[in-house]
Formats: sequence, C-alpha cells, structure tokens
Amino acid sequence: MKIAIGNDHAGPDYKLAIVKLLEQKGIEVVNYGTDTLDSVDYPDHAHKVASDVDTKAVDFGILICGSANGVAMTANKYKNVRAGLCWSKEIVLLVRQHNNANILCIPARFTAIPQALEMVETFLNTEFEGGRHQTRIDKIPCGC
Ligand SMILES: O=C(CO)[C@H](O)[C@H](O)[C@H](O)COP(=O)(O)O
Repeated sequence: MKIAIGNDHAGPDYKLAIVKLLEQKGIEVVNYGTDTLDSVDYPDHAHKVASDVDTKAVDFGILICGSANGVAMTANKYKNVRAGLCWSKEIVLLVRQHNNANILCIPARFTAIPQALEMVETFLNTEFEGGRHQTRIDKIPCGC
C-alpha cells in the first residue's frame, strides 16, 4: 500500500507521528507536507496529495491542517477524490463504510495526536459497504 500525506504548519508533529505509524506497518509514504512550523499555505500541500489520489498514483491520502476544512475543500475539487473531515473514530468508520473516503482530513488544532493515530488505524482497517452507499456516491458529481 502507498499513502500520500500532506500538512501545513498546524500539523508537522501530527504528520511525523502518522508517518512513523505507517512505516511501522510497512506502508510506503509520500510526504508532501511541511516539516517545520513556518507558515505555509495549505492548498500547496493538499493539491499534491489530492492529485496523487485522483490519478491513483497512491491508494489513499491523509491531509492535516488546523481545522481540516481548508485541505478538505481543496482535495474535494478533484473528480476521483472523496476527502472526509474527521474528528473521532466513529466518524472515520462512517466515512469509510458509507462514503468510501479516499482521503482522511485531520484537524490538528482540535484533535490530540493519539486520537489522530487511532483515526488513521480505523481509516485503514475499515471497508466500504457498497450497495445503497455506492448509489449515493454516484450522485455526488455535479456535472458542472
Ligand atoms: O486550518 C486551516 C485551514 O482550514 C489552516 O491550518 C490555516 O493555517 C488556519 O486557517 C490558520 O491559519 P494561521 O495562519 O495558522 O493563523
């Protein structure tokens, strides 16, 4: 499995903890995030992750910013991306089971690192249920 990860200045420590977890699992990681606290612009990092997910260069993406809204808004501009903003294990379960999310968006300023790691574990271990949820996902594109 291959995962692209990106973050702005709100989340380098979250990113490093997640990369460590993924590498311990033998997952290949592409790091598109900043590694310092110097201010950057989240779309610069989110576009790289979303593009890789969109073209299927990677299996999944993980994006981190302060609220996770900015990275989610950016990533969801891509046709084949379903980026979900998650703040608990329960929401992550649903975003995989019902929404087949392929990018997990984590709000670093509203989530502790252990909680973020638990969300990543859940994201990776939860399957899409298909059926009626696929019908609904097929209706998401606006065609504009
Ligand atoms: O949360 C974010 C976007 O949704 C980003 O992390 C921004 O950094 C956030 O808006 C805060 O910006 P600041 O420059 O760190 O004050």
